[in-house]
Amino acid sequence: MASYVPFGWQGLSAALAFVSSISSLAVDTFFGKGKKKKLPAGPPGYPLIGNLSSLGANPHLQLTEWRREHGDIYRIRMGLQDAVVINGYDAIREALLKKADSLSDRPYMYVLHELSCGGKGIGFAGYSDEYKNRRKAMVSILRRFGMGKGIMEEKIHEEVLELKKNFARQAASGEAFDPSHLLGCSVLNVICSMILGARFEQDDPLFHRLVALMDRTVAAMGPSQILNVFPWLRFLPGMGQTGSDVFRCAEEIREFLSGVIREQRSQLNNNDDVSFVQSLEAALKEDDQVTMIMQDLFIGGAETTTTSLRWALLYLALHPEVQENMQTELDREVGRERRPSLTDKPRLPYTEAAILEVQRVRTIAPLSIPHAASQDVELRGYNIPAGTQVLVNLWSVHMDPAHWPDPDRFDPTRFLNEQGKVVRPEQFLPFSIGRRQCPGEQLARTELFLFLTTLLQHFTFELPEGAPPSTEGVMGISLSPTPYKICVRPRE
Ligand code: HEM
Repeated sequence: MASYVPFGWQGLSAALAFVSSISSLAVDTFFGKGKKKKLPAGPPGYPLIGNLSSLGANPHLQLTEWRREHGDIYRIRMGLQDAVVINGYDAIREALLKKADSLSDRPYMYVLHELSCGGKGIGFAGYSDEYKNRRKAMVSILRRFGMGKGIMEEKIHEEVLELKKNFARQAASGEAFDPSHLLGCSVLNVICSMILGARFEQDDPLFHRLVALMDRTVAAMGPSQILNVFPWLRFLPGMGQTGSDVFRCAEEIREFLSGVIREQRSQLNNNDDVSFVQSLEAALKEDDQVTMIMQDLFIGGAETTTTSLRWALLYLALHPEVQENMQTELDREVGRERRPSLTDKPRLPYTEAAILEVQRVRTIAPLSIPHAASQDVELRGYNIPAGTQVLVNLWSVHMDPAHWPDPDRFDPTRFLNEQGKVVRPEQFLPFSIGRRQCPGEQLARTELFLFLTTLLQHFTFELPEGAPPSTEGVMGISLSPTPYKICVRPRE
């Protein structure tokens, strides 16, 4: 699951700056002083809009920049609300591990609240006992259904082979193409196999519908984020549409999933094999929670892994020397005949290091998912009042020159020790840490490894002639590359 941070904001800033200058006095008088004393200081902002207009399209960059001036913990204003930003490994570790009891909640955010039907499911649920039980049940059932086991590897392989065929077709055409759609279909089918118990043929109309729905959800999520800060904007002409697009897509996804649940329920008596859905139903006994958890797994599991693969292909094409090192290692340890497997991983340290480096250099959830304080809590001498939104700046950890010299440089050897073995420094946290740590980590890491090793075994990726694509990324539901085209060349 990815960032969902409410900064999808741009054009409204001028109008709001005007309104804000009029209301500045009132805001300071009524909302400011008493509360601010308890919080850390931060960059000055405008009344009413706070710091929003300074954050720009890629807020993680500005938030990381402010760390230099304001330290590891500072406060910003998102509209009328305070948010505490936590930067750097030590402070994040302290917040998410030592103060986990108080800082594992989620804030109220209009779009996410509606999307999760009032905080149901896992990703946007408050840190309650019910949430803990749901998460525990889901993780244990995911394990039972193959997460981290050979069954999962088999399912992923099926999709990798399909993807390989599709890439071979593209290679034969000789045309550069945007790999997003093909990658997205394969990753979505992995989730379908694991959770629905069946994969789809790519020409199945039902699968087309699901893919289109997922694409529409991702596209609608970005622009809707401003409604998390100013929910009342939905009443303005045109703005309401932004939110309702997301809610309509989510509802259609839930309808699709409810259909699967009904179908699987009807098969219960005829079939001894219990499905993922049936196990979840038995553990939770609440229909709507089952659908919501499945929605979380679909939305959280598909887009994140696809985006990581898109970054990986882009960085490999930009760094042919890294690609060549990976292929040499693969040729030596696996060869070209048999498919790579998870058991090869210990003998492919450079390859693993390159994948880790992609996840570091372009952290797809740079601000994680917003946390919140469930009670007043003291952190490093500051008081964070209950209900305050807490932004965990993972980007600041992965771009910290104290841990990663010249952090913008793409260099897989950062993850190798002198003996050439993989080391994973504790300052590497693309899946976050603590009670909310991504429950899909194992699945995502296995997918990244099997997809990339199999593809590199058979193909070399190159960029078409012309200016190389930007690596800055665009922030939507996650930090994704600007759409780019790539050429696939079959290996000799
Ligand atoms: C490369 C891929 C992925 C990355 C980088 C990633 C990253 C993250 C991050 C940073 C969080 C927020 C943790 C926090 O709030 O502190 C998260 C939460 C979550 N992720 Fe992932 N994720 C990935 C793939 C997946 C997959 C494959 C699934 C499911 C199959 C998944 C399901 C979830 C769920 C359900 C949550 C919410 C957890 C909670 O609130 O308790 N993610 N993920």
